[in-house]
Amino acid sequence: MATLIEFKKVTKAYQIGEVKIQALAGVDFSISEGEFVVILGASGAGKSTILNILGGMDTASSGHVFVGDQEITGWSEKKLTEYRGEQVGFVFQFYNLIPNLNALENVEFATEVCKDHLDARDILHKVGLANRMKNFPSQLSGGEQQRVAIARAVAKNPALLLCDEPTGALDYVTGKSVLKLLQDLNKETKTCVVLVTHNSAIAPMADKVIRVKSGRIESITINDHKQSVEGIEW
Ligand SMILES: Nc1ncnc2c1ncn2[C@@H]1O[C@H](COP(=O)(O)OP(=O)(O)OP(=O)(O)O)[C@@H](O)[C@H]1O
Repeated sequence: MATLIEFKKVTKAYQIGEVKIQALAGVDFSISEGEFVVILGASGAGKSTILNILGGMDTASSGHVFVGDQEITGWSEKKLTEYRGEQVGFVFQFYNLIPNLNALENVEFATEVCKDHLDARDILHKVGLANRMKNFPSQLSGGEQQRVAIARAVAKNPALLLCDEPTGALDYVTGKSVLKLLQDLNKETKTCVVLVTHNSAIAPMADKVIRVKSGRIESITINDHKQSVEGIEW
């Protein structure tokens, strides 16, 4: 598989008054097209910082980030906005749906600005919400709202689907079904999924596991025999 993402010697420092926080202290890794990657680490390790830089929401202090054959480090805000809009789908712990739009409208609203988007109804079907398209977020359970959020991200037909603790607000069973949905979508659409979590138990579902500790890469493991989410317990 061709390389989709490369981080080379990426650092990120935040200056808060006199205090400098080194969130990333030289991070190197690569991700191939179609891979399901789990980024693992304790709180404060730097996981979200990696995801935010990858998604063009934050920029590296030094180092190089490549997506496809383009180096995104050094891009203007305008170019990063285009990149976020066209190439990246985001799923967060909290679903961030627009309360006064129904499920279908939430997905359509996100795809309006994308050239190559997929059909919102088809995707809502795929995530198991064919009968709930006209419901508003307040009429949906947490798991259902997260499915809408995933549909909204996937409908953009992004090169990259970035998920930051997507099951963090869900109970065990619902969380597992959301992970299964992400695993199935990755298999079907070949969209590269990068999922950040502190739950090491879900590592076996990934093609690649990147462990982060104190702003550095602790280890990178390839699962030759990745497991289906149904077969994993925690
Ligand atoms: N905008 C910011 N300003 C200042 N410090 C920040 C900022 N964002 C992150 N940090 C710091 O950078 C370090 C890494 O944070 P990051 O959010 O990447 O960790 P994380 O592994 O995602 O943690 P968690 O699992 O708790 O979300 C932490 O020390 C954090 O306090």
